[in-house]
Amino acid sequence: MTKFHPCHIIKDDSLQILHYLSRIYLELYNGGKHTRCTLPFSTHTWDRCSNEFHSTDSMATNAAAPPCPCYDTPEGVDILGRYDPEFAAILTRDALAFVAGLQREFRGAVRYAMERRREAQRRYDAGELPRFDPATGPVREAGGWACAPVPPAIADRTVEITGPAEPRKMVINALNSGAKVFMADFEDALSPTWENLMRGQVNLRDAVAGTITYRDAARGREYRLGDRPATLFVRPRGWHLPEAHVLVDGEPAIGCLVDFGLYFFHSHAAFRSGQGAGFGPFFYLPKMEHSREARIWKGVFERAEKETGIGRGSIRATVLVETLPAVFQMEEILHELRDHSAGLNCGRWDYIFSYVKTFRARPDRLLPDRALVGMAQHFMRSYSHLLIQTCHRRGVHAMGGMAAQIPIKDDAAANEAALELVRKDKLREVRAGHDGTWAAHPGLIPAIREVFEGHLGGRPNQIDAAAGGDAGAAVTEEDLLQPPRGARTVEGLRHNTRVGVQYLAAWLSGSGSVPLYNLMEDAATAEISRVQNWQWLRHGAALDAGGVEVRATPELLARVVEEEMARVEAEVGAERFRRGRYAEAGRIFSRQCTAPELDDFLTLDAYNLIVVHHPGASSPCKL
Ligand SMILES: CC(=O)SCCNC(=O)CCNC(=O)[C@H](O)C(C)(C)COP(=O)(O)OP(=O)(O)OC[C@H]1O[C@@H](n2cnc3c(N)ncnc32)[C@H](O)[C@@H]1OP(=O)(O)O
Ligand SMILES: O=CC(=O)O
Ligand SMILES: [Mg+2]
Repeated sequence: MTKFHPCHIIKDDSLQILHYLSRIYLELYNGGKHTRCTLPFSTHTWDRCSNEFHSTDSMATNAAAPPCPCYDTPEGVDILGRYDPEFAAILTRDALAFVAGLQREFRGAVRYAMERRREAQRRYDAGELPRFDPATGPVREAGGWACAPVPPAIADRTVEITGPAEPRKMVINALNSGAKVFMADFEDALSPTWENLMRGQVNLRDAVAGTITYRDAARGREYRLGDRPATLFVRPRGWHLPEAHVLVDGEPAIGCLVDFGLYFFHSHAAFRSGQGAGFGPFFYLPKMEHSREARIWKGVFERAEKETGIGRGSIRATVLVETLPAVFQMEEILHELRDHSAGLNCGRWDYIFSYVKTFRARPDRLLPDRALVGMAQHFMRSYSHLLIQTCHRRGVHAMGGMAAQIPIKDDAAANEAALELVRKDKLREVRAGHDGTWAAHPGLIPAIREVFEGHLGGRPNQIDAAAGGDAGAAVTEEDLLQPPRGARTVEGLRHNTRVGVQYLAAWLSGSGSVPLYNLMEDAATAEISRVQNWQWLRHGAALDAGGVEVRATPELLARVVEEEMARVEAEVGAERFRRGRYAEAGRIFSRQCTAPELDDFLTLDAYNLIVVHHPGASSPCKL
């Protein structure tokens, strides 16, 4: 381990400083949490010249080594992710300057918003309930405002397929799937490794340009775009996630500004002339908790429009209402984004996760088994009705959410039963007034289209119809908070553990959405498994163990983890289990479920484990 290029030596001191600053930053940004795992930040780096991992301490000079190409960065920007010529075409000096500009203008507001989230949680922990804000009553009550008219390119959003922005093949499949919209995901469905993020950016640039192709050599299949590709929406990460491979002024960039900034910079012109008919690009915005966070996005959009000289209101975004606090802020969020809004979406899985998180201190709000918390629960139905009413009142789409079922290949009867569940879910949505909905898999699209198009009878949406309006108008704070009903069981604890560990193992290995037991699992569904276990243990919930009542305790969980890990090993096979990151995932999952304080996000805690720094990936830092 002695070979090292001089460029690393030039950078070595500044790198140590950058590592140090980035760790302090993460500590502050996340309220003093999530710094347990120090491995990749402090000790593991990759030598691009020798293609080997080095301990930072072991770096030494080899003046004979050939010079390595590196990213050309603007003042104050440093790239710690692997160099790749394809990535360099995304990480251009101008694109990075654009991202750095966003970071510098908005980092203070984001930090403040994250602190306000923590402050609100402290109030909920002390017994306060989320509620409509009396101070913004006039915004909610005023009848005289509406969002900007819906752009023609996205009037019809009856079926939207979602999927990670990488792999490339999946992006092409989604665009060709027959859905009206494809939401390319940097969030719930993507593990944010450097490779995934950068390949995702390459894929989306090529998708918008219409040049995206892929060759599956093993199967001898060529993938290319069809005649009528879906319209692209892009979902950047949430405000809380840093991007540790991109440093701006010595601190990790805000993940969503990197996702948004790079995609927007490279694609806005082609998008507006090709996909958006003069509008766009289009976005989905996840996990917000308050309208002040939407105000930051508004600022980001306005800055992006101004810098690139496109008209104000070109960019449009659908906000996912997927946190409990946000359901009391829907009018305010739309009001902030009224020139840029493309409606709201029921992000049902994160919403359930957020319900548990918000009520973490409340033994009277325990969730029943995860499988029982569906849209039929009163609090979920009320949320969907209020969202529809709010959107239609302000002239924008009210999008439905994701049914977790996916096609079952080897069992026709089970497949038909799964499809029937999806049909029922979609029928409930369209009858309630939703204008469109999500599909997790291309195989579901024909059935979902049939339900939505059949109900809409040729109309592109039902924004103007009164459907759902009455039900929404009657929704109260109590309706939105009503505790869900149903049994809590040891089998539920087992299922959460089995799924949570397998998902985490996949995520650590670079896959952010996976099929498990015939259901789609992603970060949001895995979070439910984690926080539900934590909640049950924290409050010593009584669980049904086949007619016998047992208490949820750390000892019970330890036994369940051991037994479920053995079951997973038997299911996936010893070899795959050994090579995969299952043992590590089991440890993290157990620690998370038994932590004295609930961690805000599983993916934030585990993020350090997927960060790999490559010193010397950019030109010497000009801090
Ligand atoms: C809570 C939320 O945030 S929901 C939104 C975020 N979650 C998601 O987006 C999940 C999206 N869905 C998926 O990722 C996938 O469907 C999975 C992982 C659940 C299953 O994927 P696979 O195991 O590949 O499914 P399967 O083997 O049946 O795939 C068959 C074909 O369909 C394609 N496919 C499957 N799902 C998708 C998708 N969502 N988009 C595009 N293509 C897809 C596969 O690429 C494959 O193509 P091929 O025949 O050319 O090889
Ligand atoms: O992002 C969607 C969700 O359900 O969570
Ligand atoms: Mg979500």
